[in-house]
Amino acid sequence: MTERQDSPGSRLRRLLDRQMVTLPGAFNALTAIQIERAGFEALYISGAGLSAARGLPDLGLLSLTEVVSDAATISRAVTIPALMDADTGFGSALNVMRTVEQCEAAGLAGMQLEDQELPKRCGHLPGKVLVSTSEMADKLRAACLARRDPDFLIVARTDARAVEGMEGAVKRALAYIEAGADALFPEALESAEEFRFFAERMAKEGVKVPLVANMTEFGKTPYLSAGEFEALGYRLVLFPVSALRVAAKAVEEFLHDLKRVGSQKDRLSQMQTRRELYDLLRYEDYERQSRLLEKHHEERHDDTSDR
Ligand SMILES: C[C@](O)(C(=O)O)[C@H](CC(=O)O)C(=O)O
Repeated sequence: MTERQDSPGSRLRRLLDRQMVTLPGAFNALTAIQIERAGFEALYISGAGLSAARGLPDLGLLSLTEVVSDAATISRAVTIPALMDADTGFGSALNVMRTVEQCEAAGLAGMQLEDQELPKRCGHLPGKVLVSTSEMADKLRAACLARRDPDFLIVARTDARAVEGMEGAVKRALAYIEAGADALFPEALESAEEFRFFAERMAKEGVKVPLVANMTEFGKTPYLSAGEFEALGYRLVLFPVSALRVAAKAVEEFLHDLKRVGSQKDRLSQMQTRRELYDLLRYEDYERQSRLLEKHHEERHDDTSDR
């Protein structure tokens, strides 16, 4: 019981019971620490973000081992719960069971599965192909069976809006709830009205699980604030690639400048200082620990030389 209450999944569920939760996407542990320091109570581990950080496009190219290894590094760097983008689950329903086991072992609060075929695409791009509703439902059932912590959150994303229209998205969402999904993520809706329509249809069907909105940039979804999504009936709002885009742009501009000018002097005000970076990394704590170890070593050494 204690374990259940303290698990990352139960912490995320408790947050969701209380309020709408905004999840910025982390693409490495440093960004995750920044997300926590900025006061966010949960974070998202974006597949697009992890892929980009490894120099790859978001086409489902990373292996389970690579994604879980990055996700574990991220989730261990913070105390807030992390929800991981597991794309299509890394294979069949059987693979999905292993994915869940590894995500739980990595300390994640939950994971998101989507109903695309491989190679999967960013939900906001054309050319998506969906697996059958029953294949996705099998994966969700397998995910629920595999979890050891009943609070580990299984989010079902449907990419149906672009392929089968809003009615298709509603139909699939209902089947995914039936299969055991804990939250629904209708991907790439194109207007506030569509978000409202989806939420109202779920309510009408008696579906009470949290709904996820993906507020990614340069996609199909218009720019709505977390508060606006909340008013439309959404409990989790993702900003999956925003921090990466901001960081990548800043680095690009800086490097062009450095190449041109040959100095970084005029850009210092845009840089995190040494002190600020060390503060994020708790440098002092490690130094203190190192001094303590040194002291222990010296004491032991004195002891033995006394004999
Ligand atoms: C949510 C998403 O799957 C991600 O990997 O973060 C992407 C985000 C993006 O490409 O903007 C998505 O498919 O929407």
